[in-house]
Order: sequence, then C-alpha cells, then structure tokens
Amino acid sequence: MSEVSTGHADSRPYGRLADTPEPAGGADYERLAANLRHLLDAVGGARLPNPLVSRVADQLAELGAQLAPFAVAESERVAGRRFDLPGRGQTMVPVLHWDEADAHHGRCRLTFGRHYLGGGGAAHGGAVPLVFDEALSAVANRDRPMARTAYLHVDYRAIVPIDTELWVDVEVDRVEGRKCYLRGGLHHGDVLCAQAEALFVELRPGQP
Ligand SMILES: CCCCCCCCCCCCCCCC(=O)SCCNC(=O)CCNC(=O)[C@H](O)C(C)(C)COP(=O)(O)OP(=O)(O)OC[C@H]1O[C@@H](n2cnc3c(N)ncnc32)[C@H](O)[C@@H]1OP(=O)(O)O
Repeated sequence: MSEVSTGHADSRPYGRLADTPEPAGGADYERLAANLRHLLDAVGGARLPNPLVSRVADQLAELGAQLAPFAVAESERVAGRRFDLPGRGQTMVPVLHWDEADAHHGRCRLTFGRHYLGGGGAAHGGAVPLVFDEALSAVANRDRPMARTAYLHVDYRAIVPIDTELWVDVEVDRVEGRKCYLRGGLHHGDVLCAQAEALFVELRPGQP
C-alpha cells in the first residue's frame, strides 16, 4: 500500500522536459499527488463504518469546493505536467520509477495500490494498458517530436499482483518516418505478466 509522502523526486525520466526553473505548484506538489494516491488506495481497500463514510464524503466535498475556484485551461494545469517529478504530478497512472530511460529503451518500477484492484489480488485489466501507454510513450517521446498512441496491443500472460513491486521494460523496435514501433513487458520478478506492442505516430505541426 502507498504511504503518505514527505519526500521528493527520485527520478527524472523526461530529460529536458524536467528543466523548469520554478515549477508550478512548488516542491509540495509531489506530496499533494502522493497523498491523493494514498487516499485512493485507502478508500479502495477499506470497509468503512457508515458514520465515517458520511464524514469523509463531507470532507471531500469541502476539499473539492476549496479547489474549484482555481480551475484553469488545459495549457495552464499542473497535474501531469510536472516532468521533474516521478509520476508527472498526476494520479491516474501508478508512479513509474525509472532506472533507465533513453530514446531507445527504458526500464522502470511500479506498484499497483488497492485503488487498482480488480479481483483475486490482481490489478484491473484496464490498468495494465494504462501503465504500458505511460511507459511506452515516455520512450517514444524522448528526444523526438511529440507522438500519440495509434495502437496499443496488450497480451495478458499471468495475473498482475497489487501491493508488490513490478517492473517494466520498453524497447523501440523500429522508427519509420513519423512512426515509432515499440514493445514492452510487465514483470513480477521473473514472471512475465503482460506484454505490449504499440505504434506511436509523430504529430504533424498544428495537429492536436
Ligand atoms: C508536452 C510534451 C509532451 C511530451 C510527452 C512525454 C511523455 C510523457 C507522457 C505523456 C502522457 C501519456 C500520453 C500517452 C500517449 C497517448 O495516450 S495519446 C492518446 C491516445 N491516442 C490518441 O488519441 C490518438 C488518436 N489518433 C490520432 O490522433 C491520429 O490517428 C494519429 C495517431 C495521430 C495518426 O493520424 P495522422 O497523423 O493523420 O496519421 P496518418 O497520416 O493517417 O498515418 C501516419 C502513418 O501511421 C499509420 N497509422 C496511423 N494509425 C495507425 C494504426 N492505428 N494502425 C496502423 N498504422 C497506423 C498510417 O498507416 C500511416 O502510415 P504510412 O502510410 O506513413 O506508412
């Protein structure tokens, strides 16, 4: 299960994108994201007494109302754009801790918390391509013009356990003009849990 964070970034997988002199949200943005993840895991794994459910529902509504006045346009938002932080300051995809990352390959570690539980101790099947999309896109976009996922094929080979560290390896298979073909594997120790093949297509100027 994730822990409440008091720490700071331990990886910078996005190369020059991480070089922001004064990142929006400040140093505590990593703690904000980590504590939100912790909350999601706590809710996802709990059976709360009814009065506590009511109280937490009220507290969450109050927090949401407190943040609402600060809504901005997509280009101004902070979540997902903090390339100096592990997880980019977003909370949709588990944090990827990159040990190796360049334009050809990458290797990272992650843990699915209880927020991602599907059943039988395994991560939800939809959470697996989520991780592949994030991991493969980090390599596909490294030192190249921005590319989007054109397809992402996932084979599920073994259940993906939650609450334990997994690792992902990514490799660029080939680049043909705007097209970047990649492969990836999601592993639990020596067990290959899932593998992916994907095509990322570089955007043309002005393409959304
Ligand atoms: C701010 C900076 C950010 C930096 C970042 C750093 C990373 C940090 C993490 C980012 C965060 C995570 C982000 C994850 C990445 C998403 O998840 S992106 C979201 C999911 N993907 C989408 O929404 C894509 C939707 N589709 C599209 O936009 C367009 O279809 C595409 C993919 C851009 C391609 O359209 P297009 O440019 O018009 O391409 P088109 O000219 O038709 O085709 C180009 C070539 O690709 C081929 N092709 C296209 N689609 C396919 C397909 N599905 N199958 C086979 N071939 C295909 C074509 O046949 C063609 O081949 P050639 O004829 O050239 O040999």
